[in-house]
Amino acid sequence: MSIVEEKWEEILQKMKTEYCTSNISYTTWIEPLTIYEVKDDTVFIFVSLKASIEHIHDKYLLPFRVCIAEVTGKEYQVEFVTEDNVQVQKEAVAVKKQNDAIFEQANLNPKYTFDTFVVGNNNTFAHAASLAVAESPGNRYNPLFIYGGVGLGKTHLMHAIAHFILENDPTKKVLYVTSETFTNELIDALKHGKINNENATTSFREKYRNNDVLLIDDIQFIIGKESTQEEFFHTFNHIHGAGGQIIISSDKPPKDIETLEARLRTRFEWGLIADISSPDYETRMAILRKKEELDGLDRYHIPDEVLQYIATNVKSNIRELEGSLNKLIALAVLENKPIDIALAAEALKDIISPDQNRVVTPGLIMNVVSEHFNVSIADLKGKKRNSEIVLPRQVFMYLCNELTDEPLKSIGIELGGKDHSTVSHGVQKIESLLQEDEALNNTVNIIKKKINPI
Ligand SMILES: Nc1ncnc2c1ncn2[C@@H]1O[C@H](COP(=O)(O)OP(=O)(O)OP(=O)(O)O)[C@@H](O)[C@H]1O
Repeated sequence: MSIVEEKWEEILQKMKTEYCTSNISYTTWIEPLTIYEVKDDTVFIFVSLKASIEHIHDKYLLPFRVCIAEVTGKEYQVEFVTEDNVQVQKEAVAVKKQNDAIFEQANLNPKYTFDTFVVGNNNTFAHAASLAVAESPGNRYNPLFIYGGVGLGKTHLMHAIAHFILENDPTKKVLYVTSETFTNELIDALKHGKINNENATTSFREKYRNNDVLLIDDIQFIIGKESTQEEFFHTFNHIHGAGGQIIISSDKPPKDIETLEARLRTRFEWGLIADISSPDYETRMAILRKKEELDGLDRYHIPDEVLQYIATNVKSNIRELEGSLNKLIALAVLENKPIDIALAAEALKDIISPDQNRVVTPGLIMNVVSEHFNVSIADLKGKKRNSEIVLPRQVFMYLCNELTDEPLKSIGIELGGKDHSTVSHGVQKIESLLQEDEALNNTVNIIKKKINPI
């Protein structure tokens, strides 16, 4: 029996207390529901009264997903079925699974699609250009070069293009990578190529050149590295020459990237260049509302004035806008506080300084390291000793030591109470790895630029 079946009664009770406005709505809609099947990460809920399925779907789908996740500690998809549509639903889920596998292979974040992207004054042109490329890849706008400041939606748009193309034609070979991955894989391939007679470089080339659509994020990080520019130049020519689509993002337009080789600059300027700027107040509000809807935050009934407070104060980075909302909810839930302006001010204090400048604090470094390595802050602060967590944790120690005035003891406290000698060992470990490991050097430099882009 799956954990959802085991805890079904508890899930129903949670639905009752948190989402049903009256006892009658619980007994009419929710209580009669049973589990038809739990398969992989999908819960099929059986609706015996066929006529009610649409109403139940519209009103209770998201609440069920939230309650199931909260009770079981795991996220599930939810599908409502009646005796008529069980088979159709199961086939639809199987197709979705297949698509998800294709998206995963292309390195795509399932949340970044055109549907979840808010079009506003700051991105109208970039959005239109992206949609045009998604509809006709390898055609008129090739390459598409999207540029703009930190956290403004470049990656989101790139993933949206890739999703759109794969949804229309799952046989297309689509690959999204960051320029960091491209560079580090090239470094590894060159290193192993010397040992293994070039096999590694051949497979590197196959991986990157053999694509209908290649998306390279944050191209600014390969600038200045001759061998990477050279390899990317050939990759570009190969794909473009074969009629494939290339999409590139950067923090600046090609003409302002000083160390970019002229031949690459010319190629980047062949296609279409689109910028994303900072969103205005209305767009920031629309993004907050969209996030509220997508993440099922409506149930916290966040007052309008609180959303307005966040949208007024977090101006130039959408990642920070979203981070503020997450922090607000976390404070409200964990500390059991009412959601009001005072709590919003508390949530924002780590994210913005009064003059809106970025101050390099251990908190900022922790956020960037956690996002970069895709390791949670709880794991960074925790006790797990596996290498996927130890390396980011030691990188955090190293960066705090280098970029802030914090003594080793306070860095240890930031990390959930590690002692001075553990931090000192971590800092030294990274210092010595940096002497010999070029890929780690590349990664650490990129994280530094993310912490402080100037
Ligand atoms: N217009 C938008 N609508 C909805 N969400 C958005 C929008 N723009 C950005 N976001 C969200 O903001 C966050 C940061 O966006 P993203 O990672 O795409 O930024 P970026 O420009 O690639 O940043 P970086 O320069 O750090 O690589 C993501 O969670 C993304 O979904």
